[in-house]
Amino acid sequence: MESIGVLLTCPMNPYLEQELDKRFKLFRFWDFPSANDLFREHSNSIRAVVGNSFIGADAQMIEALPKMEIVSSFSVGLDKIDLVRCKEKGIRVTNTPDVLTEDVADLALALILATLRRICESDRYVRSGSWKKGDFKLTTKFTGKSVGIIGLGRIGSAIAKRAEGFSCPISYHSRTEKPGTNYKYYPSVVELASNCQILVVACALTPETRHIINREVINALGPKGVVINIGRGLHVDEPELVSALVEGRLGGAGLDVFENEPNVPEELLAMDNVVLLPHVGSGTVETRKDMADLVLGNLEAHFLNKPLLTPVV
Ligand SMILES: O=CC(=O)O
Repeated sequence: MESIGVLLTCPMNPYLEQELDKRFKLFRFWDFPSANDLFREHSNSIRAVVGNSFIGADAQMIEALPKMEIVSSFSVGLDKIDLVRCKEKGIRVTNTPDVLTEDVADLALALILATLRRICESDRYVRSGSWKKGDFKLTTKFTGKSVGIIGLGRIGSAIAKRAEGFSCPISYHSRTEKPGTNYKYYPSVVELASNCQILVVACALTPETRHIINREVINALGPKGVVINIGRGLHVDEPELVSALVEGRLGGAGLDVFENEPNVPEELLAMDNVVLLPHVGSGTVETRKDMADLVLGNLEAHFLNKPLLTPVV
């Protein structure tokens, strides 16, 4: 397979990059002065693209690479891939589901606890020497709080299972009611937000779920409510979230993702009732290795004419 051209869209994982380099003819997008330079020189050699949640395969790339057969994404989310165009052109698409579910769910719980119990703020309190001047303020209990989850797929269900361990009543919103759960279903996000204290975004980003957290939802959650986002930045209307926090219409937020990563709204940086993470939901050594192996396994399956391990298209 050493002669098969594979394009890696951005640096994402050293092990993955090294293995791709060993097994294929690897092109690194960032080695070229511009996309046009790459496309001009190599458009006829690239048969596979490996992207992630930052740079996938958009319409321009798909049009520019006529020999592209497969996009093997180092992510579970598919929002950076033009799936419609891939389908039209018969380009296969794979992602990395399941292997990252536990890590992302763990991180959602960590964000809830960190936000309610002010873990980061109290860490700063100790480091700055403030403890010597007095005890840290009281925070908010998590056990028993009602948790609303948007999207009860693999990750949403894993978050629910963990929150059950904290005796939290669980409710959810998704396109359709899920059979076989005891969690309460709300057909509208506003209704879900009105009936929970912690609202967790765990759905895929699609045109329908863009800005699913908007002013109305935030107001329904209220001044004691907390938003947790481990999905995508675009799930949240960020200026609305910021103004609700500034005005005290929302109690707090735990965010792993942002609209314009790695840029985070300036106002959030100064707030103690928010916890801000650099998009690290699946960011453990173990999980990133499993994701890389899935990417490689899908590419090899494709080029050996075997069934894909995790096909999407
Ligand atoms: O954001 C990360 C992913 O989609 O895997």
